[in-house]
Amino acid sequence: MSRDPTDAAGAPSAARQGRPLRARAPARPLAGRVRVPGDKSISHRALMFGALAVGTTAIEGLLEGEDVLRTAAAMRALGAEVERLGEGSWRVAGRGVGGLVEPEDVLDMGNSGTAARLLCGLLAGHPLFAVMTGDASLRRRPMRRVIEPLSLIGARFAAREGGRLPLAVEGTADPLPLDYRLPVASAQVKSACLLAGLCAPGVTRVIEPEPTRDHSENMLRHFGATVRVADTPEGRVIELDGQPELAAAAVRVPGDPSSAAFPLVAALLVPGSRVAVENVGLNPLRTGLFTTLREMGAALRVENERIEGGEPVGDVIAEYAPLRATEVPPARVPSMIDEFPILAVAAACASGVTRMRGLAELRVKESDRLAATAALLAANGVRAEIAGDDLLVHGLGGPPPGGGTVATRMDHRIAMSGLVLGLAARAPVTVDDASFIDTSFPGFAALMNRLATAGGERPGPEGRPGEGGPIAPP
Ligand SMILES: O=C(O)C1=C[C@@H](OP(=O)(O)O)[C@@H](O)[C@H](O)C1
Ligand SMILES: C=C(OP(=O)(O)O)C(=O)O
Repeated sequence: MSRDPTDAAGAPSAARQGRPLRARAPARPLAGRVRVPGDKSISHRALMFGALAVGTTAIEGLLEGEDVLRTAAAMRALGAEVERLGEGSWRVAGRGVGGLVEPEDVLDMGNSGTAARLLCGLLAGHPLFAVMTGDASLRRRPMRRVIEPLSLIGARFAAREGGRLPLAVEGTADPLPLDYRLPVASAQVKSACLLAGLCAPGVTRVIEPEPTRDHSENMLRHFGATVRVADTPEGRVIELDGQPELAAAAVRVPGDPSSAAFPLVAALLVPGSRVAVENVGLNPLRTGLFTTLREMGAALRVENERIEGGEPVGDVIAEYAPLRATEVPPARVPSMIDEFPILAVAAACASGVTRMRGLAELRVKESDRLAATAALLAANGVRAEIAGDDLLVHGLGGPPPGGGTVATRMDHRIAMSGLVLGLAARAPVTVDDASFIDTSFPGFAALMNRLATAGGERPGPEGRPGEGGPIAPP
């Protein structure tokens, strides 16, 4: 019998006490072939669409990070049967579109913006009452962006000042189909509208100013819904035919490119390294970081490219090479929205000034990532400026000084970026709370330590932090 990690996800974990970690330059290059955990976006969606389908959806490679476990617990609370068979192997017996039941208790979405916003869409079209909350980071994040369109279909919301969690939602038995132009490029808002549109009769239409990740569209089709997508002068138009019968469908979750970014960038920055990450999702709406790194002179190769479950997948190989600065245009931002902290670390080691343009959305992630990224670099001897919505990083053309402490600000990507900086810097870098890494990348420190060990460091029994690798508690 396998332990079901959702049992542990209901309450703030005792481990969430502030777990500092420190990273230093490894004695040898990073080397090896690894796999990273399943894609977070696809994992949330597999559980949600599985809960809305008729029949049993088999999911392999599900990310068992805290964010996704919150979604699993919420689907159970809404009446779906969610079962863990083994590592990454889950089954969801769905209730059909419109068949979710009222939850008995508050839904706690932890640290996860995706879980909270997509769930709003799911609830809005069902005649039920629900209350949702999250951790201190999620309670600061804007929810009005989903409340506004979902109110148009007839759902009613009450939220804290500024449209923040906790919120209460009263879904509607007779949702209207939406015709909505997204005010911001957001896959979460788009997906919330589409999830609500499943319960509405007629055609739900969403227009996005810039294309964002299309995992919801792909998965809706995979479960049997009719989705039409057209690029027009006004933006990308997505149409969903309402009230389909979704049929359970097997989902194989690829490795998360946003997680793969950390070992791959580490390999680009630690002299002599060569790292392969296998089975990485390569949806073109997710790979803006790889495009940017190549422009900077990175040696990045993709092998074994194939289509799996409707999504492109491949093995990505990174080798150390000196990097040079580049400029990221605003239109590329949605395709690498979560990768700016780690790109900033790469830019700190590159020669010249890297400019990343149009990053306003970074202000409303798990932390204000514009401020947190600039502070991460400044604490470690790298000049970074915020100019309007742009971030400028003055690269040192080699290892940054390091030696600082990074304030994690409840943000997993800031924690992992700080630790990668420590692997590349002259002096060790400390992050004040690495526990948030478990939201998206359980086993991160162990995986990075294994790569250092394969490169020649003294091995620990299981490659755990503190067992000989360069990432360990201070
Ligand atoms: O739809 C998704 O799964 C996500 C969309 C993005 O958020 P926004 O929609 O707020 O840009 C991204 O930052 C997040 O990590 C995952
Ligand atoms: C922004 C992120 O996630 P979410 O919005 O789901 O909290 C992220 O994983 O970087």
